[in-house]
Amino acid sequence: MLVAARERLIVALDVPTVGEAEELVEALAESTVFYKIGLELAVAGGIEFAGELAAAGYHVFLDLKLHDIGNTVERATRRAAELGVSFLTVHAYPQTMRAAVAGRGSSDLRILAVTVLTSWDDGDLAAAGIQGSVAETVARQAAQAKEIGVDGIVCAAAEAAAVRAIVGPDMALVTPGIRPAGAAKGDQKRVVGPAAAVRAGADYLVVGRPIIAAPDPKRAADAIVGEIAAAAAI
Ligand SMILES: O=C(O)c1cc(=O)[nH]c(=O)n1[C@@H]1O[C@H](COP(=O)(O)O)[C@@H](O)[C@H]1O
Repeated sequence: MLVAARERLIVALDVPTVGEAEELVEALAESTVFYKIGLELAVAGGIEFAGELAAAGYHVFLDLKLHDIGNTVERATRRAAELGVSFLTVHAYPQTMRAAVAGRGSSDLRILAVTVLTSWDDGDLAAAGIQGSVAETVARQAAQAKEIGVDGIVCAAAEAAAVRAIVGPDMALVTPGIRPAGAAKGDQKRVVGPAAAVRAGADYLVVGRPIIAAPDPKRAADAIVGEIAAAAAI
């Protein structure tokens, strides 16, 4: 993959206000160019902010994890495409993925299918009434996403190699649950270090708390970019 290491790190702006997100983007300006806006910031003005970041030349991942009736998903996806963001997430259910692909149309927006959340393990799947292990479920969803024409997969880096074998070289593999050595797991269950994620075939690494809650976010981001670069060079 020819994308520079600093473009492969996606910083999750999981903060309560646009003001705090702006401070982080400013602090990280020399280190990172790709930012994720998720549910917390989205409900606090983050969707408009996503459009502003994209207009300012940053890469933006709008993480809304859409899942609804097809008509609603298709129409919401069309509006997201107008924001100029790069990635939009939907849950990896066939009807939902088909609707998002229809809504994306021929725009530059890329649809990412969220498979089994990285905060889940086999027990959480069983509790939700879903049969099969995490590995089996992610594999099934990845095959369906490819068949439907989705642009990328969100999974734990632990599944990245298996997913790559299923979807081939063209779909983007985006992996949250990244934890540098010594970082707290928090609520994540399927965690992998940055270098191991790259070696497993992840294209993009999503990192929130290990950067945004660090005493020096720029230093934390630089260390991860360094790990990505070193692992990608091997
Ligand atoms: O879609 C996502 O980005 C996502 C999928 C998933 O399975 N797990 C997951 O953690 N995420 C997101 O990735 C980010 C991870 O944040 P940290 O755990 O703080 O690094 C959060 O913003 C999550 O919403």
